[in-house]
Amino acid sequence: MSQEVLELLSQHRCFDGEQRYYRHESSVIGLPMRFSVYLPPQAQDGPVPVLFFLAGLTCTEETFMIKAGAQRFAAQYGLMLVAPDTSPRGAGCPGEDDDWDFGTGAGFYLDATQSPWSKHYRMESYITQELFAIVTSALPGNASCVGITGHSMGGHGALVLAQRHPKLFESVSAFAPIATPSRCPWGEKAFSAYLGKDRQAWANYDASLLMEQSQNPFPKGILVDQGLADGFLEEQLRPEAFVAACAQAQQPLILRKHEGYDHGYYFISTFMKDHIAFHAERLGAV
Ligand SMILES: N[C@@H](CCC(=O)N[C@@H](CSC=O)C(=O)NCC(=O)O)C(=O)O
Repeated sequence: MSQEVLELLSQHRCFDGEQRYYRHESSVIGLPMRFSVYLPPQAQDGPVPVLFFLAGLTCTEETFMIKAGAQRFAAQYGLMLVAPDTSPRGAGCPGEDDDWDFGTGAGFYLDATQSPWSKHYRMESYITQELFAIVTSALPGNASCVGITGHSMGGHGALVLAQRHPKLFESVSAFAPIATPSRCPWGEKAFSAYLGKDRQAWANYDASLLMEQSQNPFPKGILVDQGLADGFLEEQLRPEAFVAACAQAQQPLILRKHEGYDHGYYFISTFMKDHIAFHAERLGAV
């Protein structure tokens, strides 16, 4: 049971449920953190399945909730939506606000091992321990029915956290994930600062390298959507690496490639309904 004090910043009626924004003093991060939840109407009657959404570079806890159009479908299936912020804020690390793809807004959903980042940049523990406990104890989330998805940096986060915490997450999907961060410029920049120069340590947070070492970790399959007009596709996202790793691991993967779609939330909102249905089915919400 979480003993944390949650400060409710705002709440909004939405599809007969409630959109809420919270702030709390995070014991894991050591700084105030914000997150958002959507409570479907079914949450008034008891615990409901939960879907975490991890957003991408530059995003906040608000981006997904205002841009993805997910609440309509979450209300239909009775899923609680949870969106954390994308990094600590105000950690005081040198250079954390210099670049849009590094530091603030770019926590990469890992626990940093290198000083000074290791003091506050602990997003993996924050999500899998502290926030998970909050949404399943202080809020009406069913702890045994939790899925995870995300976009870009958050797609990487979803694929990695699901593999590293298989007892927590029953279902996983991603939109345009960074499929092999240890082999792309965004990931190399972040990992070398947060995890150090030893590339062997990077494999712990690389969805494709983790999958290569697995054996069908998600028998119910993984869903990935990717736009073919995505400007980041070839240099940063590299979905072919995850496809190859899943084939090697005999992991069922549904990779859907969409002509004309770019990297943004117009793409995400187009296919959001399918991801909510995918998770709802695997979490027993339908
Ligand atoms: N430099 C730009 C672009 C940043 C950007 O495209 N961010 C993506 C995620 S990229 C990988 O993690 C995003 O989701 N942006 C939010 C949005 O509303 O589209 C910038 O600074 O905006």
